[in-house]
Amino acid sequence: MQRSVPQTFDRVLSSMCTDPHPAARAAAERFLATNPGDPATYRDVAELEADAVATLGEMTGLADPHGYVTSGGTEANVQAVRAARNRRRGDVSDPNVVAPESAHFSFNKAADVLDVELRLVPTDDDHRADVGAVRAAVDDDTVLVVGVAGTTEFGRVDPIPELAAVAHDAGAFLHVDAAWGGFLLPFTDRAWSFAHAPVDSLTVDPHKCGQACIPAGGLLFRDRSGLDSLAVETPYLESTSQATLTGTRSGAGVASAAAAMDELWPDGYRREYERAADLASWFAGELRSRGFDVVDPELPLVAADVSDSLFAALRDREWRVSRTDAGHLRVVCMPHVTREALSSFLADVDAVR
Ligand SMILES: Cc1ncc(COP(=O)(O)O)c(C=O)c1O
Ligand code: BAL
Repeated sequence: MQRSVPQTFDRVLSSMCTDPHPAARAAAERFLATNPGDPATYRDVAELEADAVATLGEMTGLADPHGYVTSGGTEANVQAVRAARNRRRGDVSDPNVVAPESAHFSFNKAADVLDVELRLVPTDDDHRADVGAVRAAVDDDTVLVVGVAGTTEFGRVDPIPELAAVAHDAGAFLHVDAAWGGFLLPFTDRAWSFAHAPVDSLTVDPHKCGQACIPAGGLLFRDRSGLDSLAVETPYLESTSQATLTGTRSGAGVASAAAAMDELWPDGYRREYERAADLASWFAGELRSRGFDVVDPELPLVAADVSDSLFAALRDREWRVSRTDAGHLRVVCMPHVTREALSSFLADVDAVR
């Protein structure tokens, strides 16, 4: 049987995943045969998960975080919706969640699985949540308001403190989805985390800009009651209850997340943020100099208006690129994206346009 070989990263320009750090790869290998889903049995990886959660809390301004390493941002977001629904079960029988239209499609999955109404509201003309529109959509049945800190399409940071005020005025919880932005934003002046607003829960994924192996997402709650609202009894396990959505979980993902953060937090991530921010600024300038309409990058993600024919030609030249719903080319300056790769990309743009 021809053994398939995974793609290389040299032409991958739109993924929010990346080539894991060597320390993460080594840790994943060591802990491949462990299950943090049963921490009483697999105690060593459970200790690594506690270390990972503690570092994620430090990154996001939470001294006493309650959470776990999830299978990804989707699980984290589904669980945040589930926790809000469960915590308001006593007084809300027909729950809804209010989120900006820029929210990741994992919230659509959450609404479907949990039978919760999802109210998507328009963003403003710079692709951020419109606080007035969110306030108008909230009512007595709203259990959660979502803000995004590093949106998938444009890398935008929503006005989190204002969204938190809207949520709490309505008696709802506030969840921040920093799945992609969470390892970048600590090095910016943005107000996005538990440190900047009364955020109730937050998603931050080590397997994106954290350079951990897949699967390694992250879900944090400010209060223990958030995690407790998810727990079910697990009679046949050595551990007596489980708050996670999945049962058996990847010890490789957990260990790789702990190893990557042990290696890179904070200085390595700061250097990578500065490199990626400079690269995105340079790339945006190169596209503008060629006459393309470029959305000013707030984080290291560059979105530009390109024609269908140019986009297709670049795909034909084996560039792994995707587009926003509105058709902008989106280039995500992950750790594996280099100036050499983008210079080669620009040479192809010049050749085909
Ligand atoms: C903002 C945001 N939230 C959630 C997700 C989903 O994360 P995952 O693919 O790890 O489930 C993504 C993925 O790109 C994302 O950008
Ligand atoms: N949600 C992350 C999928 C990707 O961008 O690769």
